[in-house]
Amino acid sequence: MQADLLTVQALGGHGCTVVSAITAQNSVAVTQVQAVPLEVLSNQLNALASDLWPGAVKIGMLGDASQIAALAEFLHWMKQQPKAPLIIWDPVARASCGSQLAALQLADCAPLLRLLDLITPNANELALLTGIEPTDATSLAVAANVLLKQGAGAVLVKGGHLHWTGEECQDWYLSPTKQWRFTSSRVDTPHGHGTGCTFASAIATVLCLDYPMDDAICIAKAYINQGLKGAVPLGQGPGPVAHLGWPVRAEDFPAFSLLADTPWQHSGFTPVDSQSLGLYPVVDSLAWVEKLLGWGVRTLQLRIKQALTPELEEQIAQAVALGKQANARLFINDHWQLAIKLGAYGVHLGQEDLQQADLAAIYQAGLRLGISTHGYAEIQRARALKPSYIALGHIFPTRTKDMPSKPQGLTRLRHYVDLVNGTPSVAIGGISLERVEAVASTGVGSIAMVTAITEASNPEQVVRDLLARWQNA
Ligand SMILES: Cc1ncc(COP(=O)(O)OP(=O)(O)O)c(N)n1
Ligand SMILES: Cc1nc(C(=O)O)sc1CCOP(=O)(O)O
Ligand SMILES: [Mg+2]
Repeated sequence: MQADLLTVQALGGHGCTVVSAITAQNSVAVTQVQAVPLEVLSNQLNALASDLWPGAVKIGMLGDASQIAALAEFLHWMKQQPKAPLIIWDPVARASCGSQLAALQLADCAPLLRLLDLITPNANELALLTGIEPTDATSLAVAANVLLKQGAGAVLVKGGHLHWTGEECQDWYLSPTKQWRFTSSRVDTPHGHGTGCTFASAIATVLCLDYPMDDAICIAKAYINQGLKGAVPLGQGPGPVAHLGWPVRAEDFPAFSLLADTPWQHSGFTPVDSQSLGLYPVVDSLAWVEKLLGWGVRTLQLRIKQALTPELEEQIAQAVALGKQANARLFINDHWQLAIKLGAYGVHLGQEDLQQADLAAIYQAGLRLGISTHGYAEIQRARALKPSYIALGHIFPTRTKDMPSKPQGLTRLRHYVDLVNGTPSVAIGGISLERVEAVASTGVGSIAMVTAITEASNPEQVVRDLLARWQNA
């Protein structure tokens, strides 16, 4: 519980606690566990809910089956209220020192499981709950599915005890619609007391700060990795994970992939010739490409959201030729086959495009690759592909396109610039002349935009002003 509160505080949340059991424990052993009476449990829950409604409820060890039932009844009521909290359960069965804390029976847990947005078992807890040892990817998925069938919204199997993954620590997220893997190097330390509680509390806090689940897990894992690296012995057993604030070092973040992604080793896409791509207009016709090149633009994108036709091929062919004449960096959006065929400077792909495109073919053809991202997890997925640049969007609200994600804002953009760790970066979404200095102050290498140029009453003047402002920012 101390680890929970330190985590919530360190990540910018406010934590309140409900005690389910009094334990006598230290870093070496747990010598007593005494579940609190149900009336005490329920009075604590009511006291907090009537005063400070939570954004998320993180549950840890529960004393016995009657507590699980009482808590499930309370949370069922909470879930029916207007601002239902997210519910995350870290089903603690054993303390880090190895002592048994609670028995976990699936039948007892059923009323709670169906209320959960996320459950975060380690390998032992998953086996105790489901009767299935996660000894490989297949048995892990079968075991996780047992919990999903009981109604849990998603399962995050923590990789600390999944020894078959070798030097890598892999955390597996499985929901009915999404399957992800978070991979980190194992941190070699005996001082990991409180890791499980810290991980779940970090996820809960970051979700409350309005990050999506993939980002919350990425940030929580980075928080754990930096905490393990900074952990020191305090008592006679394993020392506690250190609580060191919002993670910012790129090396602490896990790699992120969809389980459907095909692992692929290569030395990196052809680099762009500058760390800073400068002003980067994104336009939808050959006529715009011609005008922009004439006004001095040297990085641009042809983004025609249409199926492949001979007319489209002709437009792209002419644009590629104009780009080459002007010695410009012209990226072709989506149409990677045509870009290869026509020898374009580069291709831009989004996260969904990555699943369809033949990345190896783009790489072998020597084309540059830009990848769109919308948060920590997507950045980590993109980084693993070693692209020529990473686009960071959408920074401000945009009218150009319906976005499933929320605007990121400048504070997050600053963090993302640190996270890309030297890969050229491009900010996109709602960027206008008035916002150039603020965006440039984040250290991002380029600004991409559509409507600031295409809907301007005098586009040529706006482009010249944008070029000048970027230069001086
Ligand atoms: C520079 C830049 N950033 C992001 C995008 C968006 O790409 P994607 O997510 O694939 O969406 P579509 O543009 O294809 O609708 C981009 N095109 N350029
Ligand atoms: C095409 C596109 N991709 C985005 C992303 O975030 O991936 S935002 C965007 C539209 C940008 O248009 P405007 O400059 O008019 O806001
Ligand atoms: Mg696309």
